[in-house]
Amino acid sequence: MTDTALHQPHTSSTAARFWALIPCAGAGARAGATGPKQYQALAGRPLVAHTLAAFAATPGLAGILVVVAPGDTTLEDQGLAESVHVADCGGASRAASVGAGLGVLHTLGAQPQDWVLVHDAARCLITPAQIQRLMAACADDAVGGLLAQPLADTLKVGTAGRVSATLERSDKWLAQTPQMFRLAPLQQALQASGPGVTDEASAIEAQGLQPLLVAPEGANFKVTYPDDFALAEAVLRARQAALAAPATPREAA
Ligand SMILES: Nc1ccn([C@@H]2O[C@H](COP(=O)(O)OP(=O)(O)OP(=O)(O)O)[C@@H](O)[C@H]2O)c(=O)n1
Ligand SMILES: C[C@](O)(CO)[C@H](O)COP(=O)(O)O
Repeated sequence: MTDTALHQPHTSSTAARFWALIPCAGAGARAGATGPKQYQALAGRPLVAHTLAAFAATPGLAGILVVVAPGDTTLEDQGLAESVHVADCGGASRAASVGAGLGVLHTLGAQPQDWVLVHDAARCLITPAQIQRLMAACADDAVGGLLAQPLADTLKVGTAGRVSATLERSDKWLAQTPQMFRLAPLQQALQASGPGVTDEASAIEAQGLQPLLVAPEGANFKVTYPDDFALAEAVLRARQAALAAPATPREAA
């Protein structure tokens, strides 16, 4: 796709398909676990199994591609690769892993105008409803968008450990995933931004475009630090308990 095409709004979504791309090649250094955090046990299954289950249960996806580190066979070994494509082309940064995965999507039949939902393996609380919410909000959008959470706390600037300013927070959002953009513009934007960019939206923004912000309605935090495992497990167990609870007479009616 040319530069001109990158800046052209896409007005039709009729032929476009939706693909999920899940970067799963990180080391999880901040999580402090023995081994990559995405394979740690959480509510009875490897963390990434929850992520994959949410995408597998989402209608309307043409395919799910998981990008793992070179030589990593954990998904196959644990029987988690049956409903997904796995490519061991992960790179040294998240952006490099996503960039490599976009290349693989072409070999799976993805077309330049198809939508790609990039989602962190480590965001294991994602639900089919949240994914569908983003798809519905962005399918007819010219740019695409991302799940993001409006800030809940007062926002400070720290300088040498002391507050140097308090920022207006009403226009601040915490970026989450999935982040959903069309394949060719996303590939072009990531190539232009280089491996240091921390999310897809940043690369698209650097092209002068404004991704849509879509609130997730429900927890969708990334397991990053040691305490996050217990928090994520508590959310997953609470959801499981809610599903197992007998319906009230009103719900059953
Ligand atoms: N080279 C990398 C780095 C990250 N990721 C993936 O990108 C997602 C978000 O990254 P992050 O939470 O930062 O994971 P890690 O890089 O694993 O964590 P850390 O920075 O603490 O090492 C994760 O699902 C991770 O597996 C990836 O595919 N390739
Ligand atoms: C993409 C992301 O999840 C948006 O919040 C996040 O940036 C990924 O984590 P990282 O620590 O930047 O790799």
